[in-house]
Amino acid sequence: MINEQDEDGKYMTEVEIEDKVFGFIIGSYDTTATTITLTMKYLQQMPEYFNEIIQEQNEISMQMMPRKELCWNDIQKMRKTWSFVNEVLRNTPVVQGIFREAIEDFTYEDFYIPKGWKIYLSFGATQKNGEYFPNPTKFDPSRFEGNGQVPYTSVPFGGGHRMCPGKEFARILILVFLHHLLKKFRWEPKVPSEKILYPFFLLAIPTDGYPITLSAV
Ligand code: HEM
Repeated sequence: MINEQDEDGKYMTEVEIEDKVFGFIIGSYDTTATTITLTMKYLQQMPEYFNEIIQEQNEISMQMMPRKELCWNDIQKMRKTWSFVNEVLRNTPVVQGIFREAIEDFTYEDFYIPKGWKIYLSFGATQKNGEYFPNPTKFDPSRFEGNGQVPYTSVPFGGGHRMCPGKEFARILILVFLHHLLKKFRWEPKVPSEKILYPFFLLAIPTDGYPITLSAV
């Protein structure tokens, strides 16, 4: 970035570089870490799904033996675990929404949007649409099993040309982390009624940082 020049030969300022580094950290690390945190919080509150997912991970471990390291095919088998994460992200999208700019004038449901206006797409609202998610406030990971969902109805990674390019990488990070966590540890929250808020507008954050007591299995 220090050496990068634009078409006029101008270098980025320190503030522009800081802005990009900050963006990378929030966009890749914080989103993935927060998704793991939220998944742990939901799992801990739902023993029925917890047991199903432990079973899926145990079966994968058995099939891996004597191999110890996870490989691509093992990750593809983590269907229940990934459906659970998807339902967490539908209920509590880590990124609350995104902006788009209208590149031409258009009318949508009697609202006239002039070219150049910024439009906010709220993931929280989109993902609770009862037309696509019957009983939308019910936590139900089976919504993501089989053929999954209609495109653009559950959009925690955005959509279209600017959709998150790190989605598949994030999926691997989350599933590998959950596999090792569930095989080796159990946890209890220190603040059982902790809330999840969007204090900085963009990212979901448990108010106390989800402190836990961790114990080895
Ligand atoms: C669970 C984890 C993640 C979530 C929920 C997430 C979510 C998102 C969302 C909602 C967007 C905006 C998409 C849009 O405008 O349509 C985005 C963009 C982006 N994400 Fe992620 N992300 C995650 C992980 C990652 C990781 C691990 C990386 C990189 C290693 C990454 C890199 C990016 C980049 C570079 C963009 C900007 C793409 C562009 O503007 O063209 N993300 N992400």
